[in-house]
Amino acid sequence: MKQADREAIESGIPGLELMRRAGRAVADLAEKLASAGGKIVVAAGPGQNGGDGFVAAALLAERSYQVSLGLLGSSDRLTGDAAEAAKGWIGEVGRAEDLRFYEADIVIDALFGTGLTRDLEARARIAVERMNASGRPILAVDLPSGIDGETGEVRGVAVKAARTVTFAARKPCHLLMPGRAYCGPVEVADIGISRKTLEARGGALFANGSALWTHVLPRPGLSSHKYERGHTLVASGGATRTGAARLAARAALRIGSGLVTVASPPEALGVNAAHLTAIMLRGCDGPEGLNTILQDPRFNALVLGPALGIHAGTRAMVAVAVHARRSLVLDADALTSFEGLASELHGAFRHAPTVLTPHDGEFSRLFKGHPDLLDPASKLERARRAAAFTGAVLVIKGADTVVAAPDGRAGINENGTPYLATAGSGDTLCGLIAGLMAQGVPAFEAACAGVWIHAEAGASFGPGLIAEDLAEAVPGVLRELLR
Ligand SMILES: NC(=O)C1=CN([C@@H]2O[C@H](COP(=O)(O)OP(=O)(O)OC[C@H]3O[C@@H](n4cnc5c(N)ncnc54)[C@H](O)[C@@H]3O)[C@@H](O)[C@H]2O)[C@H](O)CC1
Ligand SMILES: [K+]
Repeated sequence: MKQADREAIESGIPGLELMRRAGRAVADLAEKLASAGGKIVVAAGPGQNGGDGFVAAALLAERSYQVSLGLLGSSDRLTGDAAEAAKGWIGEVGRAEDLRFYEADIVIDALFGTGLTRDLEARARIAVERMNASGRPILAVDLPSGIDGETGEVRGVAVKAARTVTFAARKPCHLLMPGRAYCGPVEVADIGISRKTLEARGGALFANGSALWTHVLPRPGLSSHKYERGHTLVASGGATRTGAARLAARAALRIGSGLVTVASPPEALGVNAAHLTAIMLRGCDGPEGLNTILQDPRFNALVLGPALGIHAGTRAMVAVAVHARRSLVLDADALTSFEGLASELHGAFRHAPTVLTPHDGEFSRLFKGHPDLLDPASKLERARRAAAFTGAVLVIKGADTVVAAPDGRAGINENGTPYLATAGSGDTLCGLIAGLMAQGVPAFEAACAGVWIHAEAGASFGPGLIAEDLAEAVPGVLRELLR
């Protein structure tokens, strides 16, 4: 955003004009939230975020609101556009931490925005804690103060906003947790920064939604038949651990894979056979068994991991699948079996579309010993680095699932629902992603679409959701998407 800002200024929009537009957007939203003539308390910070606050305060005073403003730091320390903006405020300038937030109709948080560089301490911390303690609705300027714009982390303490107004485009913190939870509904104000600049500067970072992948979502043509829609193979665990594979298999079938087969160890054939109907079943005795099956090129997408067991045999099955160069989804045991052995995965998945779907814990175990992949505070950065390292698309699951491709593209998911936190949910997600890849959807789009459809299915079902319900809710989601 800073670069976009600079480019906007270079393209002729003076910084002060950007600030005026930002401040006006804040004032306009404040008007919607406050009662006519109500009390508005503005906490302004030492930088441009504070400048936005000064502009908003002056406009709201002109619009007959009872505005009080407090500054963190002293007016003579203000510089640049913020110093200019402060001249437009003719009211008193108090101390931000002494403001009477509890009297406000609404509070405007203009302490810090994208310039936050360290944890809030001293007066800044007191101001935020008092603001939160007031219980009054807070309108955050650009982002809630105390939230790190890039990572979504809380830097010591952060404003719990009722609403946020940001400028030009949302930042990672508006989608990444916990930042997202501190923003309330986020409004994006257009302040004249061009789409071209944004796309050039926004990089390949997107909010996950159908706009990202609807163009590659399989739409069966009149002539298409099941062999055109791929054949997904899901490896099953042993006799007492077969449910996970069947959940993945059913999801692959529901999302449209033409054929789906469960590859089952001999001792679990009976168990699986008793449960399967449209999903087919093949005996598969370890890596050699898998290698035999994969001699048939029609098996074009694989799921390995759910309940496979954490051991060298699982690693050998992954090696067979990689060697066969089929689209591949690795999850659960297929990831944890490489705990501490992540260097074996360096560049391992460059040759075929591959998606890894760890949750945070599996990610940390898998890449133990690789601080360059584990250390970044931003989940987005961790996913991007691991994608580049492995050559696979990384899905780091959570309330804010991040999908990152080796080429740098990334999507942050925002339709997650707590109902998805149920046994077998991850198995289902693997099947959705593999089933899409079986139909020719590229790995990044298949992962983004799979994550989104998975969450939408969970949300559409709601309370009482169990994993078996997820695949059954997919048709409803597809109906909406393909409408
Ligand atoms: N992006 C846009 O299109 C526009 C953005 N605007 C606003 O500008 C801010 C960013 O302003 P900046 O001056 O870079 O930083 P902040 O105002 O967020 O920070 C103020 C200042 O505070 C100091 N600081 C950092 N961390 C701490 C801390 N923990 N404690 C104390 N002080 C701290 C540091 O020196 C910072 O410089 C952006 O968010 C928008 O609101 C434009 O006004 C409109 C267009
Ligand atoms: K702010």
